[in-house]
Amino acid sequence: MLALHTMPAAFSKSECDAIIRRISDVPTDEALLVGRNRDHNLRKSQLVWTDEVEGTEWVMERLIDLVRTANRAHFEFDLTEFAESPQVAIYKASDSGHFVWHSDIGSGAAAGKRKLTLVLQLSDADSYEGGDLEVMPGAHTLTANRTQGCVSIFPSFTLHQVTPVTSGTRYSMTVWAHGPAFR
Ligand SMILES: O=C(O)CCC(=O)C(=O)O
Ligand SMILES: [Fe+2]
Repeated sequence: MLALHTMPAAFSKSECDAIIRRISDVPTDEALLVGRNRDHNLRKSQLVWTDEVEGTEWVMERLIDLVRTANRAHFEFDLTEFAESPQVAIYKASDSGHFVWHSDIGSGAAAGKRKLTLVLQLSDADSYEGGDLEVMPGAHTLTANRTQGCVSIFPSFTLHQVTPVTSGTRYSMTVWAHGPAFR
């Protein structure tokens, strides 16, 4: 099974900048973990749920297309729905934004059915330091491509982390595809 699928230039620079501008106008929630626990030792970021943001519908349509294409070509999971809003995460150096090693499969109704995780790199790679998305499908760690507009897709059970941002701010967008239990 494929560990990490990369789709470079899935979004253009101007599309990514437009998404960042759009969600920058919206008040953020403190990032809540799967299960909605607050624990700053695990994750420090702000979150915007984009289904509450007008003018971002085209982003969801594109993300759905990308997940479907990648799934057909590389994963072949049973996927039935996109049961959760995409979220934009904002990791700031001023509060050491990060997310420690975790899997995205949680205990909630939707989080328990996550099968594929898609992460869109919204920020320009040179606009911040640290903040690498790392994925650990086996004994080795893979670092996701941080080129602006690049999409990384991996099975939601795979361990992954975001290392602390040490300067600037990193924006990313995550969406999950859901389906019946693995068997
Ligand atoms: O921001 C990222 O690159 C990953 C976010 C993530 O792992 C999550 O939202 O579960
Ligand atoms: Fe995650």
